[in-house]
Amino acid sequence: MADPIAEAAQKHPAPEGLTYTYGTAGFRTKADVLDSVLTRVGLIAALRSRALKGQWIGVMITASHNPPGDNGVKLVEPLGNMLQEEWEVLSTTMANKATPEDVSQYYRDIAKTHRIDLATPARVVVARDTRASGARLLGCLVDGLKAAGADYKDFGFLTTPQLHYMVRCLNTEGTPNAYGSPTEKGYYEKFGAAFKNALKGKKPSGGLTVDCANGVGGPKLTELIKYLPSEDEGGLKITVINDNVIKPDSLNVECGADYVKTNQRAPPSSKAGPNDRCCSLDGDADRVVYYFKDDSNVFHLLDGDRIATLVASFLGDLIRQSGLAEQITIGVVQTAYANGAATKYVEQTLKLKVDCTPTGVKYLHHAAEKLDIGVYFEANGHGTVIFSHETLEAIARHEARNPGQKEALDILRATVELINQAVGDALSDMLLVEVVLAHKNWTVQNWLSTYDDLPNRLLKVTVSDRNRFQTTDAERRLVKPEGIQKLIDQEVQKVRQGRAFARASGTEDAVRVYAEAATRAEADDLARRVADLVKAAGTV
Ligand SMILES: CC(=O)N[C@H]1[C@@H](OP(=O)(O)O)O[C@H](CO)[C@@H](O)[C@@H]1O
Ligand SMILES: [Mg+2]
Repeated sequence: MADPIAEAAQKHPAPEGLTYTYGTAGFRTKADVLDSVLTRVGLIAALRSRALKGQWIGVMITASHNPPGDNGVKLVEPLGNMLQEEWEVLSTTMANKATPEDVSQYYRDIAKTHRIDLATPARVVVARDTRASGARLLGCLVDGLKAAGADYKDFGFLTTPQLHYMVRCLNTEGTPNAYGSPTEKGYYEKFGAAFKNALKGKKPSGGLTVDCANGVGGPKLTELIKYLPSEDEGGLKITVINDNVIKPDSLNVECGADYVKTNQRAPPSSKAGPNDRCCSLDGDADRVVYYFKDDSNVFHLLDGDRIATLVASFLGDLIRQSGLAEQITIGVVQTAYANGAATKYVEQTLKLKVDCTPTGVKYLHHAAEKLDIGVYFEANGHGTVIFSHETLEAIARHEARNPGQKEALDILRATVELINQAVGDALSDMLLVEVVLAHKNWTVQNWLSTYDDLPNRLLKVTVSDRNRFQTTDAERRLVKPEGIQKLIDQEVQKVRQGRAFARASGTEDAVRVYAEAATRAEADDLARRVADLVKAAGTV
């Protein structure tokens, strides 16, 4: 009897000698060795959907900020969350099965151990970024989906957050928690209307230059702009740059959020003048950073930490002004990469609680889910705000006692709509920042002056086996190799306001070293010394 699963696996055989891992952001590597992975991800997606009684599961083909020759794939849970950890492990095992027969057997094994009825419908929604390899990889994925008998919807090109949005909409359609219409138009209408309502007549000052990393964010932002109030209607003037998707080889090259954050400079193509507000998206538009050059042409970055503090203070004001402060508390979730000055500002000036989690959006998201309002951002610009069910109900139910409370409550309700709660979304985050700046009547200089970042340095160290570096305390301390943490502590003691840590990257074959201190020289020195310790301990 023909076995469609084995046949699909046979059509896209796994290359010999490679090991794949479902990492921080799914599978991600050189595009030309991903065919077999995509087919197997199709099988896993079908099983996951069946395990969840036929709810829609998302598959996004993207490698985000990686070079044009890379690609990747990640799975999205029914409400737009990242894949459950247990299923990451199943995905990894499936990706590494050697033969078509092994793949087919493992498919049935998962069904058996997880009590999945293979007669249950499977529904999967698919999209991709603009990489040249995307079309071929989509074909490999579809072969897996068809072999598993899944229904699938292909949305073509979408940003990663748009795909998360579609998944959540499809699964909540017709319920009291309906998230929106599961179409691109639905996405633009929802966020466009929320932006207008949240501005509530306030006009953003000046324009905004948006660098789209030559990725899928370019055409999608151009479309979104059509749904935003025009300049004449009191809207925002947006200048789109680096939106060339005709040449996929230009993706993330000398542009994009990762370039700006890593090099601490604006993309060379930017024509923005002094004090002009600019931001950069990454290749799949799930991350955004702001920046500007001052009158002396000095570059200033307003990263994820800054967005988190800006948004947390704004929401705090709205909650107080609407008379909800006794019922709702706000917390901020960061990783160890958050600047020490940002953490101090949130705790001491905003007087809000800060949680620190390991690197990777899924950890921040889980921690934020435990809060009434959880503002979570990685320093590199991934993040969003999530509201608990009770908080959403309290905001919906609340009755304003005076015009001041009503004004704040209206803005708060529109702001909730503006935030993509399925996942961090560069386009929605960008509109949110614009709303906050407009209401506070702040320039980028005002925003920057809230606190002074401690000078910091991020280094990458190549070692023979990065898995030997094991951490504890939200990755802030190393437990292995033995003895190294004590040496790092000694180096930290030598500088003023010093903090440093080292951890194995979840997306690259390297150990990352982060250091900050009172001055640039001390931060650089500390980073270099810790990197030397890592090198010495990692060379075996
Ligand atoms: C220091 C840093 O920026 N790390 C990034 C990077 O993870 P690493 O595990 O550090 O490689 O990629 C992740 C996925 O995009 C992102 O969530 C994270 O913030
Ligand atoms: Mg990304």
